[in-house]
Amino acid sequence: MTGILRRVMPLGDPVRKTKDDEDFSVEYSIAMEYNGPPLPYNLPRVSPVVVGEIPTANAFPLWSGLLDMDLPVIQPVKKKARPGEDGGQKFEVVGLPWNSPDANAKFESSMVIGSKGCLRSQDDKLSDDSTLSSHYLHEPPVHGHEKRPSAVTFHSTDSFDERSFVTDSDGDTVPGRPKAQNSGKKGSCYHCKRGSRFTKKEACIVCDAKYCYRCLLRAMGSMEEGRKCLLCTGFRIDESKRISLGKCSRMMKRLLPEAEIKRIMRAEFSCVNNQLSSKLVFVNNRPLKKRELLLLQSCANPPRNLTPGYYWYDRTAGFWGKAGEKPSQLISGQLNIGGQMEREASNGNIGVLINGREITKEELWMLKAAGISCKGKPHFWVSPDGFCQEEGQYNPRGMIWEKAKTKIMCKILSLPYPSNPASSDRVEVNKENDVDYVSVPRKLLLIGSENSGTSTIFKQIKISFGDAFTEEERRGLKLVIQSKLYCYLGLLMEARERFEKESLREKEKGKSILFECEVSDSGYGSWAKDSRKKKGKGLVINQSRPSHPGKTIQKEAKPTYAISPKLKRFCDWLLGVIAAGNVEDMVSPSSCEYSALIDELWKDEAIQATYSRRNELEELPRVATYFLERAMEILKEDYGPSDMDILYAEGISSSNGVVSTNFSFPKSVQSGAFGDAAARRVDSSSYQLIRVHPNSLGVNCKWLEMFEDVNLILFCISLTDYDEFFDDDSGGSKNKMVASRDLFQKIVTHPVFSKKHFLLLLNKFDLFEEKIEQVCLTRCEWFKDFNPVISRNHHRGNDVNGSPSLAQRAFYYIAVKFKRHFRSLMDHKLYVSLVTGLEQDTVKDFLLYAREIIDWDEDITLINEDSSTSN
Ligand SMILES: Nc1nc2c(ncn2[C@@H]2O[C@H](COP(=O)(O)OP(=O)(O)OP(=O)(O)O)[C@@H](O)[C@H]2O)c(=O)[nH]1
Ligand SMILES: [Mg+2]
Repeated sequence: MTGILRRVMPLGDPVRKTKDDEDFSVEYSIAMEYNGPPLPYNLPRVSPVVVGEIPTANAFPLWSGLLDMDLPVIQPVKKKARPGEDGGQKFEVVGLPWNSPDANAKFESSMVIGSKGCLRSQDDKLSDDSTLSSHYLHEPPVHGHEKRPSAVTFHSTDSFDERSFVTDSDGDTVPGRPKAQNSGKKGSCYHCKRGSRFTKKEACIVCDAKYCYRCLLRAMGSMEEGRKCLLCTGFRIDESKRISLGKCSRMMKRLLPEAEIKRIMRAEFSCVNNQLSSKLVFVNNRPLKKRELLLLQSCANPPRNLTPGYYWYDRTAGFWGKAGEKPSQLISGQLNIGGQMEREASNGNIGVLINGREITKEELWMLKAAGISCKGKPHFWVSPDGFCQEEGQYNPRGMIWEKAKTKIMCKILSLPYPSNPASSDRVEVNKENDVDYVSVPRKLLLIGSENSGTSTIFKQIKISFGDAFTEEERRGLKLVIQSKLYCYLGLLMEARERFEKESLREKEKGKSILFECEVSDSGYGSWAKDSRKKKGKGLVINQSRPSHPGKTIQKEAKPTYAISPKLKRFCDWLLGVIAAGNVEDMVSPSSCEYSALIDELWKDEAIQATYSRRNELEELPRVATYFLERAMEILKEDYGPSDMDILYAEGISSSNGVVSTNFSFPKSVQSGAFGDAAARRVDSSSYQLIRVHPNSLGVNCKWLEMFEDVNLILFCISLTDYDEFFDDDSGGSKNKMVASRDLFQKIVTHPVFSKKHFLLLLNKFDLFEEKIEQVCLTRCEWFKDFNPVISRNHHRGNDVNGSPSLAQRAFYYIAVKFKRHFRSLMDHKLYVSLVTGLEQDTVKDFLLYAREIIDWDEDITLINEDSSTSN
């Protein structure tokens, strides 16, 4: 199916706004279900629409900002209301869908409103059971993916040709059977020929015929050998299905009682006809004998999901992999199976050898992470416990599995890592394989320039959907938080000194600073902060004596910034420690002796007065407030950071480089606004998020090569960067937004990413909303032509007419700017999403969007493969 906009659904009853009987307007909300390639922007799919008055593009407030681009937008053409059959009014909205290249591809939607403003009847021609009907008059093609005529023809299983049975060339007695073909439309059930690609189906493990819920039991009968069509019983299974043997699907669970399912799954897994033929498994270029296969499958640590194919096996160290590929597992060593491993077994070409095999570049990175030098292209001998030495000489080079960094590297590079590095026996690829489904995690690479918020996003995902923080990680984060807290205190101490000098200077000049205060009804008031903030002298001092309500009083500022000599000495010492970069010494357990002094310092009037002017301290980040106000609790030795503390902490842990976490979507997140429709793919997939700091990418981002197998790149940009500058290498001043764009350009044009999709995350929208009210977007040279039309009712959120706020317009503008700038470089592979703030669930939206992009990409790859194999 190729439809893009699937349907428009009314959300609740329309409200009639009476003018007179002939001419009235109706307000209704609709939800639009979009079903096709991901839109280039992560847009809300539920949009309030006003129909009747003027159903223009304005009715889609969030989308209208994107009208002039290659964004799909419905352009409704108002048709005059005409009387419905029963005296109501009929409205029709006809428009071009989604900038379709096909001019005839019209979208039509209609509804009849009764005289009381309720939906009454439908246009039967168009509707099925929904109150508002809509459809494509002509299905538009999906961008870049023309609808192909179905290449697969279907023969029902009833007409299966007995002559098509094949017998193994190796003399295996279990015959095979060719794939079934579907004569119905593509994606339909092979039996009833109804349904589409998205209808849930169960496949026969022999001929791959797929049956819908209604036809499954009829087509497969009692399933004596598992999920095989009646005529396929007794035949060899399709090897690509081996991985799913014995794993029950949801549809089966819905159809059959538990005991029956158990019986079928057991039969499927263990019946003789479904067993792997040893002759189809080649190890080091030699087919296995029955005995060898048995030995391999029954060893302490067998290869997982063994299917027919060519493999290499390093008997000495236990590395196992597909012929011509990097190692995928560490299995038991010393098994006497297969032939001799060849130097070219894994197709490595860098001259470094492990046990006679030339290793791949990923393994080279792993060795480097383990601290093993590979200079001079050495030939290593590696034992199962990871002990590494040069061949032919007693020259130990180290233990591969010893360092924590090796583990991270293996995870990122999808290399095997022992579950218990100390013992050579029990090894595994990674944890996910222990659960009852097997899935290769889809990889998301998260990059962004300094301070763009990548660490925060990483932590939000880890906290909400990923593995919990380990004790070790929490200990690392505790140190980060405590060290940062000392730095924040240091900034306050420096500011205090500055303020003290300033106030003394003012005093010498004989100038006194006057503070104004408006007295409230209760007779009390606070010294106004804002009036002086403009002059850079903000200070809030509560008035101690009641005064006359409504009266404005003035007061002379006291030099409140002086501290006692004892605290002064402590401050000077602490600033010295921070300046020398030894702040980590402060957070060692022995440092609790300072906590009494810190307490005294924090409570000191001068520090509090400085703290109250924190808005003037640009170098003090906003999050500092969150930690400073709990300074004493945090500096205690037994302090353990909460999830919130971790989220607000700057950085991830003491390491600045690469970190990764595995995550998956919980069930509640799988269904979106459209319930089952949006959650068409029940997602048991696991995902891996890899966050890499730009500093660790090396010259010209050369280390990006390590990430060639990622499915999607998330590039994070802070929206607030537009008015910020830094000194670049040439001594000039560079705008941070432009610097981010340039970094992005380096990444999108990197050869390993030439075919990848990118999702641009425009981050810190909450701060952006505040900033844009104060500083115009045109501060950034690149955004000089930003010239929004601001409505009279303009305020921060959507205005009363539903048109977008200034920040929203600016966001669209920036999104468009990036899309246009990179259009020629990336060929429609750039998607954009907004990240709104620090709350944990803000990541949910763009993660669902990311999943949609990956799903779509996989679907298209499958379709392309399908059509190329059937041609
Ligand atoms: N208000 C607000 N603050 C944010 C948001 N995202 C990040 N921040 C803050 O911005 C600062 C920088 O974010 P980090 O997560 O450290 O991003 P980073 O600099 O890319 O990552 P590191 O280099 O590891 O520090 C931190 O103080 C965050 O708390 C956001 O959406 N809203
Ligand atoms: Mg940071």
